[in-house]
Amino acid sequence: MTMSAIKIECVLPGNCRLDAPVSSVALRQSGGYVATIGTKFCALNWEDQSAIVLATVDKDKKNNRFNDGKVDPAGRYFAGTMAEETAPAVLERHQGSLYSLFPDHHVEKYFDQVDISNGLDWSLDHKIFYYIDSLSYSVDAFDYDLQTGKISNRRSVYKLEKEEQIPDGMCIDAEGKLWVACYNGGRVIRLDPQTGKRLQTVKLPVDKTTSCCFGGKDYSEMYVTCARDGIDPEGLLRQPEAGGIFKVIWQFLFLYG
Ligand SMILES: O=C(O)[C@H](O)[C@@H](O)[C@H](O)[C@H](O)CO
Ligand SMILES: [Zn+2]
Repeated sequence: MTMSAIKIECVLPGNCRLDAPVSSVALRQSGGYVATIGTKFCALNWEDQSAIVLATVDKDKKNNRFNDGKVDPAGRYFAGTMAEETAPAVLERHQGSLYSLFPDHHVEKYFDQVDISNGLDWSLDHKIFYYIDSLSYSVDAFDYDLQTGKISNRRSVYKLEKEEQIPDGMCIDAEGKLWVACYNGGRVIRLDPQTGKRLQTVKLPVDKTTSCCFGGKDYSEMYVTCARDGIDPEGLLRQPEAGGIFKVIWQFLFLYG
């Protein structure tokens, strides 16, 4: 099996200007979107370009903001926070927390002491929650109760190797394997959370790969985001596509002989 990464153009119909960093977006069941903006969970209406605040977290931490977020199969919007960085991965430690916004708009806090709250997803049977706090260099798992949204029994399922650098965004595939974007590592890696082994590495022509998800026909393509922030002009000459979105296409080669 081979794969290739190509750059795609990002075309959004119109835009919605906001006054704080948007760190994650999800579809809303009643229409429009929900997003984490600054330290707020907001409902976004693309037509009238409005953002309505549903809840605010970390009110006592003025330098904090949300980072990655994702909705669980029962409609809870999980998202974690971090202190604002002075440079990529340079920040006041242990300032973040993990939260979720329930469908009735109340917020629950799971834990604090997080450095950079990042990738998250659920196992295919919804019994495990996978989570990354980037500066722990670990992909962790919790038992998950979909009925209540409770997590328990934290353990590590994979520790990143040195050249893999910093674990960032994450998604799960149809076989229950995890894909992790490696910030500064210029790659996404496929992990078996049962055995703790890395199964595959897909390298990209940019260093600061930040997240990944499946899309396209039958979800057969992977979309990978990357950052441009924090790369000096010389670095940008080497990786002009930094800040773009890549599409990874799997090509199956059948060899007869
Ligand atoms: O944009 C993202 O997806 C991140 O989570 C960021 O906050 C950075 O990657 C961070 O600078 C290094 O971990
Ligand atoms: Zn991230």
